[in-house]
Amino acid sequence: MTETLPSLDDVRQSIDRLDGEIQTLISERARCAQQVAHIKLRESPETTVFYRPEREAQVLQKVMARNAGPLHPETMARLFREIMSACLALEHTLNIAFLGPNGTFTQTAAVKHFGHGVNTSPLATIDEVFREVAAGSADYGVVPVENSTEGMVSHTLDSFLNSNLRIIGEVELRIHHHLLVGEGTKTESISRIYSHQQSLAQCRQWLDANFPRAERVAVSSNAEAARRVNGEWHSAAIAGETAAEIYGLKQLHQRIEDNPNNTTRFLIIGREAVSASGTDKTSIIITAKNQPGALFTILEPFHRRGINLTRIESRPSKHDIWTYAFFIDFEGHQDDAAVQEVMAELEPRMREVKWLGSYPKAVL
Ligand SMILES: C=C(O[C@@H]1C=C(C(=O)O)C=C[C@H]1O)C(=O)O
Repeated sequence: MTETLPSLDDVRQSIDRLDGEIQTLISERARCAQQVAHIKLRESPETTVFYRPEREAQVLQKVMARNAGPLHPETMARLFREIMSACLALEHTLNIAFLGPNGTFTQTAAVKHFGHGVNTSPLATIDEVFREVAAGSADYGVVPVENSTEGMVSHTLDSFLNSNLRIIGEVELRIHHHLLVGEGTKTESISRIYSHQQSLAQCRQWLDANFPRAERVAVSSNAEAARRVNGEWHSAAIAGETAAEIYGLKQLHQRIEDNPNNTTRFLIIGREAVSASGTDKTSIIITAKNQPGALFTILEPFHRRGINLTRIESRPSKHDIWTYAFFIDFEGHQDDAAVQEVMAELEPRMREVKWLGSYPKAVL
């Protein structure tokens, strides 16, 4: 075998030549993106929307479908994610507001969705993320909406009840929690553990088994937990890798989440509607009276037309006692005939039907 291999120098020469070709092609692609920007500006100078989620989803889907190895399709798509992010930044640099502080999983989700070519601004609360996007100070916002172990983030759902913002995308992130400590902290000196309440819940069994006597303190975010541990030698935090890096903490125990498939879903919120990508989801809120058969009346038209529901949650409506808001996600786009028929059937029978938006299903 060995004698048929080319020399190291030869292979490195091939790599240099290929890198040159790739670079020329990336530059050519970037110039195309600049042209696209001029076309968009000419077509709608007042209300130019540079970021097109449906087009980006299609580009990434094509990359994955085309992929012939040896790189994994997702690895290839992540490379293209960054190329697109850099191309879009030539058109316009997006400002993305996220639930901060720096180092939260929400920030990781924002970068996973938009790539590194955007500015990310940490905000203290979910409400503030909604406000900044509504006011136009941020182009888009990223907020957590549900976790596979702990369920919905009720604050995000409630924010939609009082907002006209739309959902323009979704991101899923595998969540790994680590036990973080400052330099010099020993396992036996830990008497207090900080984290977000959801993360404490996601690691409950591990904590019961390993730190049954430590006080568990819920704080506003995992990153905030990491920040507090700085300088407290008897404390630890449960947070992710990014928070460990930002706050200079050591990972005393890794991957302590009870469920190894622990995943959180985040939503991207914006002001404009998104065209169909071909693989879309739609989210709506239906407010119904608490009367027998209400839920059946809502679900039956979807079933009759073979529309697949991907999620349903109920929350007390803020307006009337014993009235419920159902948050429903289903496959398909607002412009699909079948979806419009279901809506036309439901609208007169419900107290309120609110469209939250149609958006491409998460590709990565
Ligand atoms: C180039 C475009 O603008 C942006 C950049 C894209 C890209 O680099 O492929 C895709 C969609 C837009 O977010 C476009 O709309 O085609």
